[in-house]
Amino acid sequence: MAKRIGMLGGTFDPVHIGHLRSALEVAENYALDQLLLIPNAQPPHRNAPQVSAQQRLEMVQLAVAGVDLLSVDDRELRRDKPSWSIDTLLSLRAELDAQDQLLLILGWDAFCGLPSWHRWEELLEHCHILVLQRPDADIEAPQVLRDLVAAKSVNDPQTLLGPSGQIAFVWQTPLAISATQIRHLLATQRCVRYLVPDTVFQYIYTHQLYQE
Ligand SMILES: Nc1ncnc2c1ncn2[C@@H]1O[C@H](COP(=O)(O)OP(=O)(O)OP(=O)(O)O)[C@@H](O)[C@H]1O
Ligand SMILES: O=C(O)c1ccc[n+]([C@@H]2O[C@H](COP(=O)([O-])O)[C@@H](O)[C@H]2O)c1
Repeated sequence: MAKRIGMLGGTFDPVHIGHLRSALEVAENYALDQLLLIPNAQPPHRNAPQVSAQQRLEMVQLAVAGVDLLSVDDRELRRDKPSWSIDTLLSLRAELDAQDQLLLILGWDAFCGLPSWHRWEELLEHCHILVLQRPDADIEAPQVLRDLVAAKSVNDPQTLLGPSGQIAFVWQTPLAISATQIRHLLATQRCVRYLVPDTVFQYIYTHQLYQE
């Protein structure tokens, strides 16, 4: 029986319930066997994160502890080069059977930036793409992506066919939460409780992160 594996990559600076709730709902609603949260080490298209890759990894590990459908994958921390998603997909693909489905999960903002990614036109050869709504991101997709969606999208993620090649938009509880907002709250001495899991909240305070 073919497996269905999801991959949610991120900078996770820090991980928050916008990531976690979306991940869990996708995993449950679309019958994933496993959803991997994959922190990047050297984010390709943004400024350096505020805290180390090891600390971002540890926060994600705390956040998913005890949740069977979610796990953390540290392969991007084990590569000493920019964390290009094409490399991550290829290395995951090499561990799966040919008929297994690999789902690259992206928020709407990340999806809109796809045409600037390293070897972006190859991505759909190795995975399907699932796009999460992002209520806090008012961005328009460039024409090249609108054309791609017209050619490759299916209405229902349950109907994705084969191991790769299609795009689907998912509905999940909309949570207008970003790591930028959390870093800002912490830098201005405000409390981020309930925006991150309690274990992550404790970690941030124990290690005095994001206090500037
Ligand atoms: N609240 C959210 N709802 C849905 N998807 C989200 C949400 N927050 C982040 N994502 C998605 O999760 C992935 C990783 O996001 P990332 O770690 O950059 O978090 P972020 O909150 O967007 O961070 P920052 O504010 O630092 O840019 C991206 O695909 C992003 O679109
Ligand atoms: O491969 C690329 O060129 C590429 C460019 C930008 C972002 N990504 C990946 O997309 C994911 C979301 O990125 P971000 O910046 O929203 O955290 C994360 O896993 C990044 O490493 C990948």
